[in-house]
Parts: sequence; C-alpha cells; structure tokens
Amino acid sequence: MSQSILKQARRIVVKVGSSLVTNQGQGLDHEALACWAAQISQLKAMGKEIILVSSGAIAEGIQRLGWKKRPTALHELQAAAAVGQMGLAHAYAVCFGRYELLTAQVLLTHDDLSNRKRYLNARSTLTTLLKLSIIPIINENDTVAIDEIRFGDNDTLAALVTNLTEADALVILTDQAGLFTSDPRKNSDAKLIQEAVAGDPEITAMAGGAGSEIGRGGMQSKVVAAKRAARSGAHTLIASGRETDVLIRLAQGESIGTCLLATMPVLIARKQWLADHLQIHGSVVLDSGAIKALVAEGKSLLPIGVVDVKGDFERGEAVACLDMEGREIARGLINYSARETRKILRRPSHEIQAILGYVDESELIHRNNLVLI
Ligand SMILES: Nc1ncnc2c1ncn2[C@@H]1O[C@H](COP(=O)(O)OP(=O)(O)O)[C@@H](O)[C@H]1O
Ligand SMILES: N[C@@H](CCC(=O)OP(=O)(O)O)C(=O)O
Repeated sequence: MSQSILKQARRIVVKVGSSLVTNQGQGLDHEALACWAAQISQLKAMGKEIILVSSGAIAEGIQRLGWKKRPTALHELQAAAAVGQMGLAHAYAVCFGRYELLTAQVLLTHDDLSNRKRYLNARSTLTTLLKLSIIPIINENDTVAIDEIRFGDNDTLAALVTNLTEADALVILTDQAGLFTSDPRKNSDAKLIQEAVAGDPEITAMAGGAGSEIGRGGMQSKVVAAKRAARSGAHTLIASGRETDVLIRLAQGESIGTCLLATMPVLIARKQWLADHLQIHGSVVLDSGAIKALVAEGKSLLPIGVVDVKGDFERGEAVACLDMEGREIARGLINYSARETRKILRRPSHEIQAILGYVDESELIHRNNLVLI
C-alpha cells in the first residue's frame, strides 16, 4: 500500500521542517533547498501538483540580525521571522526559478482558517495558484500570530492545508528516517515503523513530546497531523529529507520511511473545518448517557447530559465535549453561552424556557454542528 501512495497522488503537500531547512538553527541550508526544488520540479513534470510548507524564517532572521542564539521573547521571535521570511521566500524563488517554476508566498494564522469566509478565500487562492502551475510556499504568519492564534509547529499547519486543498497525500520530511517505536535520539534500540493507521493511539504513544532544539513539534505533532490529514482522506508519509532523491523515489513507488494510512471515514468539508480549524473556547463534561447518544446513536447534545462546564464561551463558539476522565470525544458549535449552559445543565430541554426566560434551541449542540474526535 505505502508504495503506491505517492505514485498515485495527484495533489501533494510537502512539509520541510526547521530541523532540515536550517544549518543548526543558524540561517538556511541553501543546498538542501535547492535539492528539494530540483525534486519538486521533477514531481511537477510527472503531472503532480505540489504545495510546499516550509519553516526556516526565524532561523534565517536570527542569522541576518547577527544574533548569537534564538531569543525566547515572542516579539523578538516575531521580528526575526519578519526579517527571515524575506530570505526564505527569496531563496525558494531562486531555487525554483532554475526550473522556470514560479513560487507564491502564503502566510497563514490559525485565525485565517477558523473564520469560515477567510478559510474559503485561502482555499480558492491556493487552488488558483495550483491551476496556474505555481508552487505555493506556505509558512505561519509568525509576525502577527500571538499564542492563542498560533499553530506553533508547521506540522499542524501542513495538515490543515492538506484538508483545505483536499490533497491526496501529506509528506512530512524531517531529520529522522520516520516514526520510530520511541525517540531514536534517546533510545538506540528504537525501530522504524514502516506502516500504521493514522490516528491509532498506539503510534501516538510512541511519539515523543517536544521537538529538537531547532524544531518545535517533534514526532507528536507529526502523528497528530497524520490523523488530521486522514480526515480528508489523505495518507501521510514521514521520511528523512536527507535521503537522496527521497521525493522522487517515493513518487516512483519506493517504500521509504513511515506511512500512516488514512482509513477513517472522510468527513465532509464543513465537518473537517469544525474538527480542526476552529479555536476551542471551553468545554462541557458529559455523562455516559450523553456520550452514548453522541457516539453510538449519532444524536445531538442536550443540556440534560451535561454535568459540568469549563471556561468561558459565547453562543456560536466552538467547545470540546469531554468524558468524566477529561478525554475529548467530540467538539462543536454551542447554542448557549457558558453562563447559560451552567444554568440549564442536567435539565430537560422543555425547562429551558422557564430557567432562562427564552429558548434559542432545544439542543445544546446540534448534530450538524458536532463532530466526533
Ligand atoms: N518516536 C519517534 N520517532 C522519531 N523521532 C522522534 C520520536 N519521538 C520523538 N522524536 C523526535 O522528533 C524530532 C523531529 O521533530 P522536530 O525536531 O520538530 O523536527 P521538524 O523540524 O522536522 O518538524 C526528532 O529529531 C526526534 O528526536
Ligand atoms: N514558522 C516558523 C517555524 C515553525 C517550526 O519550527 O515548525 P517545525 O518545522 O514543524 O518544527 C519559522 O518559519 O521559523
């Protein structure tokens, strides 16, 4: 199965991580960039559409600014990203220019994708660029992104772009040969996983938390990215970006690295947006009857099944639905604010009028606005 994925894929999102794009966190590795541009030009010649998600702005900015080490203050990181993004975009324009390919810079924040209108705009811009045979080069808009609206790592961004563009495959190139049974930096006995199902909790457990000194997400964010990509039917390949001609060999059917297969049912586009693009503003804790109604019976969430409310949210905002152990089982757009929900929880819907003095909807979260996680 893994051999045929890139061979058959027509639209591919390729993500290259900080650990690969930079020279130990200082400036860009121009030779590496040239190498991926060469490979991507060959993939284009095979009739494939490619979207590149590339990190590297901060590292390049740090070098241009002559700073000796990576700052920790957000405003300094943002300044470095602003300086460095110029270099990143220019470097790719030069590399792809050698193959007469035009590039386009697309900088996104979480906010852009959680607003449905901007999400649809981003989608049509990206598909237009692909139709024009241009290589979109995507990064997070670090300069404006603050903590709450940050993707943080580019794995998450790449997965959301995979959903957004309905790509067939997501290729995550990193500094390891793929996903191992445990972090190979810490455990020399770790074994490479060649194939697994995206979203399998066992593989999530294998992936260590934070990234390297240079990268941000580590394997954890790559495994979660694969689960997100699977929601729109895309398979994920995680491989070493240092492997010679890795993209071309994958596209020719060679099995390299780890393949995480998309086997879950594909969610319709609006539900994907609900699942992954929205910012969660709070949560409701459900009793076992409500969990059964949602998971096994495909029903809406009623106030009677809610035992607790956490955080502060307004009507229409996205909230997580948790079980008693705090595990998220669903998320959706809620019809009542946190203050109102606290008043009507554990109560039958016909009492909402008497408690609040009005009824907006009898469901707390309507099935159409709810997605299981
Ligand atoms: N199970 C695992 N298999 C492979 N790498 C792992 C695993 N768990 C943690 N890691 C770490 O994740 C790192 C890659 O993530 P990161 O540094 O964020 O890279 P990138 O910049 O490419 O996103 C590896 O260098 C490795 O140390
Ligand atoms: N957007 C940032 C990088 C984010 C980041 O480090 O992500 P990742 O490559 O997934 O570890 C930059 O361009 O410097």
